[in-house]
Amino acid sequence: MIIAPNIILVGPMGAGKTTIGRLLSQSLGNEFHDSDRVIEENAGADIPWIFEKEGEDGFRHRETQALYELTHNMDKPIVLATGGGAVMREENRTILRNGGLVVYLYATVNQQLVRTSKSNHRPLLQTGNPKATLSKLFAVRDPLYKEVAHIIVETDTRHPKSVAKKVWDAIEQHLKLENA
Ligand SMILES: Nc1ncnc2c1ncn2[C@@H]1O[C@H](COP(=O)(O)OP(=O)(O)OP(=O)(O)O)[C@@H](O)[C@H]1O
Ligand SMILES: O=C(O)C1=C[C@@H](O)[C@@H](O)[C@H](O)C1
Ligand SMILES: [Mg+2]
Repeated sequence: MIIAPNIILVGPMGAGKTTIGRLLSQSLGNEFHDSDRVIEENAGADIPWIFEKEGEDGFRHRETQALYELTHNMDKPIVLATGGGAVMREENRTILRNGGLVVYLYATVNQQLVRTSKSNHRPLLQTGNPKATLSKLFAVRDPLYKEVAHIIVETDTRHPKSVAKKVWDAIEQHLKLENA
């Protein structure tokens, strides 16, 4: 049996990091953590409040602390869903790359738009034109997701369960090649 190391999901808002991460953790029996939730718990406030009071810089500082904590202070391997901007800081990319097996969940801008439109919990998308914002972010971040990832998985399948299966198959394949 293959023992998975930490599995770290990166990708844009709406790629499904939280949704797929939770499903993967259920099938592996590993604990699931979401850096966005840890930031909120540590701050005692939600993400929109942190952005409003501390700006994006304040949020990013908290994010680095949370990513470090989650990749250094756990006794057992975990499944970690990160925030969409976790790859923006170079120090975060080092933490992520060294912290486990990094999976980039790829989604087109149109998919990101559909999947983020149900919630107003993402401060960066509270603009007149969320599609233009997602496109700009994607142009900057897609190379960074690729830089940090060991594996890239397309999330084009409609059902999160089949995406989770695809992710697990890709991880198994990667670990088999690594151990061959
Ligand atoms: N493969 C999929 N097919 C269809 N809908 C999906 C898929 N994956 C996720 N979703 C839906 O898209 C929405 C956003 O997913 P989720 O919150 O998991 O994204 P995220 O990558 O964690 O975003 P963020 O970076 O903002 O935390 C949710 O409503 C989820 O149910
Ligand atoms: O893409 C981003 O920069 C963000 C994504 C979310 O997961 C949160 O981390 C926050 O809303 C910022
Ligand atoms: Mg999420």
